[in-house]
Amino acid sequence: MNASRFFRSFKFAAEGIRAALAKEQNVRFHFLSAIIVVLAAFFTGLSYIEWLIIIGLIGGMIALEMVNSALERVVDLVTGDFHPLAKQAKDIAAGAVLVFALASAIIGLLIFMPKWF
Ligand SMILES: Nc1ncnc2c1ncn2[C@@H]1O[C@H](COP(=O)(O)OP(=O)(O)OP(=O)(O)O)[C@@H](O)[C@H]1O
Repeated sequence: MNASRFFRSFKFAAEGIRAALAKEQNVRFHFLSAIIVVLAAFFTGLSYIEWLIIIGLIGGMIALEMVNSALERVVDLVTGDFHPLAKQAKDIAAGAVLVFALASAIIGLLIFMPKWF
């Protein structure tokens, strides 16, 4: 891949992030949550490994929410009609987001709680 193609792909990815922030309330919510968690981590004082875990979870959560939003668009593009497969596709993707969010919340509690109480 040459440099100009690389930067073109990078530009499209940046447009994707901008579109997700502009059009998806859930993505905005996760960005806001990420800022709060990073501030809490900063003031709590985490170890190097704990920072790696928190950053990994934040990145994974936002990326997964964006993939979910992309999948919703593809489903809506394919059919405007009610279709059981469309429902399964959207609900499974939403379920994946929920699984990751729950796991992240538990890991977050396990990291922060012992330092606060
Ligand atoms: N074309 C479709 N056929 C069948 N079920 C659908 C279809 N589109 C959406 N659904 C289902 O209807 C419910 C609500 O979907 P809706 O599109 O309103 O929200 P969403 O796509 O889940 O997320 P968001 O509110 O973030 O857009 C979900 O269970 C979804 O799977």
